[in-house]
Amino acid sequence: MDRDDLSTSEQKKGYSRREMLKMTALAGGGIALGASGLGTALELFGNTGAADAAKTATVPFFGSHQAGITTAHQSYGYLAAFDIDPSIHDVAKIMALFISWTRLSATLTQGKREANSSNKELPPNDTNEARDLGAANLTITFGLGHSFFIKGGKDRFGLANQMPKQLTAMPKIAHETLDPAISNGDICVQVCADIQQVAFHALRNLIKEALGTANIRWMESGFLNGPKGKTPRNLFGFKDGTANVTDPESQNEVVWTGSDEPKWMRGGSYLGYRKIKMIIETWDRDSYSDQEQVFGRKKDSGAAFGRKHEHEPVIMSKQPADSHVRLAHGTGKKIFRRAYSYTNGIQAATGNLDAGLLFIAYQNKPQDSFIPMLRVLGKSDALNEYTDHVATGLFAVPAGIKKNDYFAQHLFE
Ligand SMILES: C=CC1=C(C)c2cc3[nH]c(cc4nc(cc5[nH]c(cc1n2)c(C)c5CCC(=O)O)C(CCC(=O)O)=C4C)c(C)c3C=C
Ligand SMILES: [Fe+2]
Repeated sequence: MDRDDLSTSEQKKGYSRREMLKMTALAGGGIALGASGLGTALELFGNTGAADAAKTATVPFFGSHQAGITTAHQSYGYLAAFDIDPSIHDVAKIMALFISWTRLSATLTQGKREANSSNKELPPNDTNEARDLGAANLTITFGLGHSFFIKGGKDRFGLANQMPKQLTAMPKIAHETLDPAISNGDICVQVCADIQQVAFHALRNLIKEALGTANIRWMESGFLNGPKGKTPRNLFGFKDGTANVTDPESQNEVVWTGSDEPKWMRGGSYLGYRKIKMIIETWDRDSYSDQEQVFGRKKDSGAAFGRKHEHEPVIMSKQPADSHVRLAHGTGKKIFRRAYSYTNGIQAATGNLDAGLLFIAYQNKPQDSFIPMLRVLGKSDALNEYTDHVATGLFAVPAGIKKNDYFAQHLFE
């Protein structure tokens, strides 16, 4: 064995780089590896240098837009909602919470943690489980629900005149079977990272910080993985995100709010949310060709009907009348999708898998895009035979936070 070739991690595994490349070429039918293939192979064989760099990568917390929206999609996401404690009537307490959440988020997203007191009789400030891990592109994104402003017909905190223009309670959609306990909420927090433990740690510490002011209402966790630079697949096995709004110019048009909104909301967005259960057992018994008919795309390549390649435009005349793509595309509306798959064990009542999609979309005009699209899909989508919408939410996500400011500061001041 040529010892000169060995990196420490390969030495541990007992393979030389040359042997490793030979084995990978054999596994790939002798096809030469490109740069990204080599990276994957090195990772498989224990050379984790590139992977380690990704684990320590940080996304700026402060900026003109909140991070976690058009930020590159991380592998893990939590979405949670909080309700302001019923004992809280003083807006100063909410401001204090948003100040401490901002401080904590700015610290954690940069891979740092809160210092502990030197008095060991006090509980620790940081829960410590992410201590030895990097920031892993952690982002924390905050939003406000309709019930933050108005509850039971009352202007709760005297802020109703500052309500974002497109923020309403979610309207009823055909065929939904919503569970109110896991829907809506006064505040939403989206936490994403490339290491699940890092994301969980951040959310857990935000929950701890809120004690006495805001109580966690629900929390969902998801995952999404695909080869680098390629479209990931959902739990129905289809490429999901092909026709998403990805170029920055279109994102500017679709995602960010403008001058028609109250000042504090400009440069923000709206987070539209649906928890969509997938009836996996029924889907898995459906034929391959029918599965393709449901979406109007080929399962392997992701190409639209009548096309060869994934990113070629949809031909409407080739689409089945009730296909998901035909109906969504046919609305002529644009949203920016940022979904995660979820699994949650087995449903006790049926013995079936509890799995599906945490559908998250950002857009500047949900009343003109996200909600009409939901209405069309709710009524006629072929996908409805295999899905069940069980939770919902619409949240106003204010503009980015400037250094030395705090979340939603300009709503209060
Ligand atoms: C309110 C909007 C949407 C919901 C809810 C929704 C649920 C949902 N979607 C998939 C899988 C796929 N969706 C695809 C395309 C697509 N979906 C929406 C909107 C909603 N989807 C849009 C706007 C589009 C793009 C349409 C277009 O212009 O072509 C696709 C095809 C590939 C892609 O473009 O991403 C898949 C696959 C699931 C499984 C699901 C609920 C469980
Ligand atoms: Fe879709």
